[in-house]
Amino acid sequence: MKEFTDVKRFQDLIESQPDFDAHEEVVFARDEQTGLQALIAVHNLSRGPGTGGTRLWRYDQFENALTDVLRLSAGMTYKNAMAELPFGGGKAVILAPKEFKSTRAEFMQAFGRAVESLQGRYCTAEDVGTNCDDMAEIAKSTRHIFGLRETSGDPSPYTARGVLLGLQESVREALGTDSLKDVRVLVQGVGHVGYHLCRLLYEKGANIIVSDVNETALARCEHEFGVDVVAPDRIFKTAIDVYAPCALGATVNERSIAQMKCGVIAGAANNQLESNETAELLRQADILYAPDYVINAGGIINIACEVSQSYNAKIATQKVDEIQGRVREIFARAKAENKTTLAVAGEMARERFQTGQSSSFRVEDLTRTAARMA
Ligand SMILES: NC(=O)c1ccc[n+]([C@@H]2O[C@H](COP(=O)([O-])OP(=O)(O)OC[C@H]3O[C@@H](n4cnc5c(N)ncnc54)[C@H](O)[C@@H]3O)[C@@H](O)[C@H]2O)c1
Repeated sequence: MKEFTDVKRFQDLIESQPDFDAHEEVVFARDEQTGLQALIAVHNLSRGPGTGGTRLWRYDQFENALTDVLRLSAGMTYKNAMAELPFGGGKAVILAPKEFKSTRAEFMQAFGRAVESLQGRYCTAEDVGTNCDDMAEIAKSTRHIFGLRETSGDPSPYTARGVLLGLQESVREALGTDSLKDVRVLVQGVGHVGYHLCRLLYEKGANIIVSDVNETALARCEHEFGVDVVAPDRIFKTAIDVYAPCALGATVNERSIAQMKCGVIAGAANNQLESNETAELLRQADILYAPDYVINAGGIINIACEVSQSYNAKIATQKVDEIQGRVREIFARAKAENKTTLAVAGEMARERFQTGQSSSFRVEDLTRTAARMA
């Protein structure tokens, strides 16, 4: 671990961030040889190791990466607790270099050493910008990793399944129909999750509109599902029933809500709302919001099934399907208590991680995984 003897804790800088939320640990990892610069944040460990994916992204400023990792890791605490997983909240961001100083494989192995230096307090997996090949390289230097090809694999299809269930439940609640046939859904971002969501919506007969900055991704969806395409700056000017953000965060804000012509927001992107206050603006605009971390938990639920002795895709699918009941409960409580769906989801998640409410996975399973990995 020589490369990481210079791992530093920037206590003052970190604690002065508006998004600092009593995080347990924030680490800046740097490796001269490969040029790696990464931040790992562990938000809360009350339910288990801080678990969440690794994002590889080009940040204009270091502070933006810090904001991202703090928000995303806290979001993982809520997501993992809501899904009743034996995980706390954690996340990593790698500051993408203009060009790699080493091979991408060596770069990822260096990141794996950074993960290993946290001795299991943080467990990683795939996220935006990283893929199964990267995970295989990271796994050469750390045992604290999920979602390898030979275990649960790409989480995206499971994430998309959970999003579809949340979207269906939202359509039922807001539009009063059980069917997605001809319902106009705009999917923003047709990458890993967005593509699979389009496939599921296509099977349900939805009227799909997509938007992306990547022409190849768009062409694939046009070819396979006959979708319509809108330019990114036309998204909120388009009349739709459902807006499904599957690209970046913070697309739902005062400015976009003022233009929105939809009744439902249900998508995969993390941190869709610019701030918690945005949820109240949505309620006033009569737009039903399916909280992102509730409906996009399918991928991490699938990953958590590795904790059992042997991964079983059928069991993983059943656990992902439990998302539907949670969404239904949130909508019912929000209506009965006259609260936003986000406020209710937050209360439910906090009940689960502040009281250490028992997980639907058994602690012995976790111990067994640790033993197997050792
Ligand atoms: N992969 C998962 O299982 C998973 C799980 C939970 C949450 N999420 C979240 O879902 C979102 C998508 O994840 P992913 O794995 O599909 O990522 P991805 O990188 O594979 O796909 C993102 C897509 O969004 C597009 N995009 C970027 N900027 C855009 C813009 N301004 N307008 C339209 N499209 C744009 C990209 O070109 C890309 O095709 C992310 O916010 C991620 O954090 C993913």
